[in-house]
Amino acid sequence: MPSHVREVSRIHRIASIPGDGIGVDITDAAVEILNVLAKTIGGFEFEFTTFDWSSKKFLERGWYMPPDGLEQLKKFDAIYFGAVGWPDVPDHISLWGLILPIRKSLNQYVNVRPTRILEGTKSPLADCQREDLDWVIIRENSEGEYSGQGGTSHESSPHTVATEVSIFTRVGIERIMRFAFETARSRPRKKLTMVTKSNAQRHGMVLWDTVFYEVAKEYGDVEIDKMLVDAMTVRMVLQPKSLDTIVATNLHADILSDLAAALSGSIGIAPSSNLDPTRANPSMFEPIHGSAPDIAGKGIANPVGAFWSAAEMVRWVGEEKAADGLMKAVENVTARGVKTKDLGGGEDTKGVTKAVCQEIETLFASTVTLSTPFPRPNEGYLIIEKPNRSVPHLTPRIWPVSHSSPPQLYSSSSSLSASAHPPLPKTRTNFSTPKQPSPQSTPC
Ligand SMILES: NC(=O)c1ccc[n+]([C@@H]2O[C@H](COP(=O)([O-])OP(=O)(O)OC[C@H]3O[C@@H](n4cnc5c(N)ncnc54)[C@H](O)[C@@H]3O)[C@@H](O)[C@H]2O)c1
Ligand SMILES: O=C(O)C[C@@H](O)C(=O)O
Repeated sequence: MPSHVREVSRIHRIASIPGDGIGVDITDAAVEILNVLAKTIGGFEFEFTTFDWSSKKFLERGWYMPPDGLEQLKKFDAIYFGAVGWPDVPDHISLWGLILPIRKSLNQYVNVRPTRILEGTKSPLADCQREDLDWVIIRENSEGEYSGQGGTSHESSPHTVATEVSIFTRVGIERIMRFAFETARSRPRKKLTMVTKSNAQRHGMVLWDTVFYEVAKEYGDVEIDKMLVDAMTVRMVLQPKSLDTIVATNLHADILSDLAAALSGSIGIAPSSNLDPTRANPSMFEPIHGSAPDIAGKGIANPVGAFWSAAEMVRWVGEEKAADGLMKAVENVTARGVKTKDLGGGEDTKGVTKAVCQEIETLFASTVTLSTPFPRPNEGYLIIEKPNRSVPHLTPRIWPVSHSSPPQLYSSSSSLSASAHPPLPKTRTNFSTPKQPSPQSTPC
């Protein structure tokens, strides 16, 4: 690097898709938080490009994503997603017009959905303490019940026939099982529960069971058990402490993670990471909730799930200390009782966002310089960085552990294919050199 060029900042290029309803409010809040985080800590920046691929735009022009939409997204380091869906558009059109093609085409075959009871919040279950509920649900995110295969014939007749075909492939099952086992192994309890419905569904679900037990042989240190999905709902409610890492199919895990969110206090806090563990494509981060038309426009959406998802994105792009700090700030705020109505508080979206921004400044401003790591508790964390040579693309690194220390985090893979999509960000230079070309903004 020439001497007149000074390295100032790592740049993380983020595609932001706010979508519909409260997706817009919580994405605004997340972008605000992320900018404050970067400014306060220093050393990195986010460069956001917003794509208005909303239902409103769909109604105006007939499409969610333009034909080259996926190609546009591939230029980014990560995607931040709000929510899609609006009563004026059938839900299968909005989902299949936007979020499902992104997950499938960008090979985001893992959806990680951690759940725990945050500081200052409680479960609706009477006897459930914070330490009793700490789960990570690993959702298969590319096939299964969401394969999109099937069709309808004899329409407009009393004999209409519709098929919805679930596709389960050995490759698809094996890779999600490995990710789930790696996740379980990286958590202190080393416990994995696999969920199917293989009593009634005798083909694909049985293949899930079979592959699960095959892969389990490579993970002798992980305690395993198997549940039928119906009984699993009972166990989640009555014996939350008996669970740790859970792996389930696309549909089952979607349903179970909404239940998990409710049991941990509110669907408004629950994050998700749609990961391409190979890093050949950008991964996508979004709260698990939808566009919530019933509260959209009221300014009362809980932004915590959006912040937690943002923290996971920050971790994914390599800013671990910032991710830890963001979650610490969120929990300091909930611990003080600054919460939205769904968590029993009296604040609105903006109030919680402002409080988290201030907390970030309090936590970082006076203590952190580029060379000073954010102080992390020694207990309550598990940090693992050991590549699994037989599975080079799967290396979960930090996972939530006991409740003895403040920030409890799920985190995701790293040390992945360097050649495919290097995790190391670009750097910004201050002057005299041509600026890196920005990704083209969407024409819409
Ligand atoms: N990933 C996504 O984009 C996604 C996910 C789920 C649903 N959807 C879509 O969203 C639309 C609405 O779906 P739905 O009503 O079934 O689910 P939803 O998650 O939008 O809402 C369910 C309930 O939870 C409440 N809620 C959700 N998020 C909240 C938050 N952050 N703070 C406070 N309360 C919150 C809502 O007010 C509502 O009462 C549909 O079009 C659906 O297809 C999209
Ligand atoms: O089923 C889906 O994937 C839509 C929504 O529930 C989600 O989890 O994003």
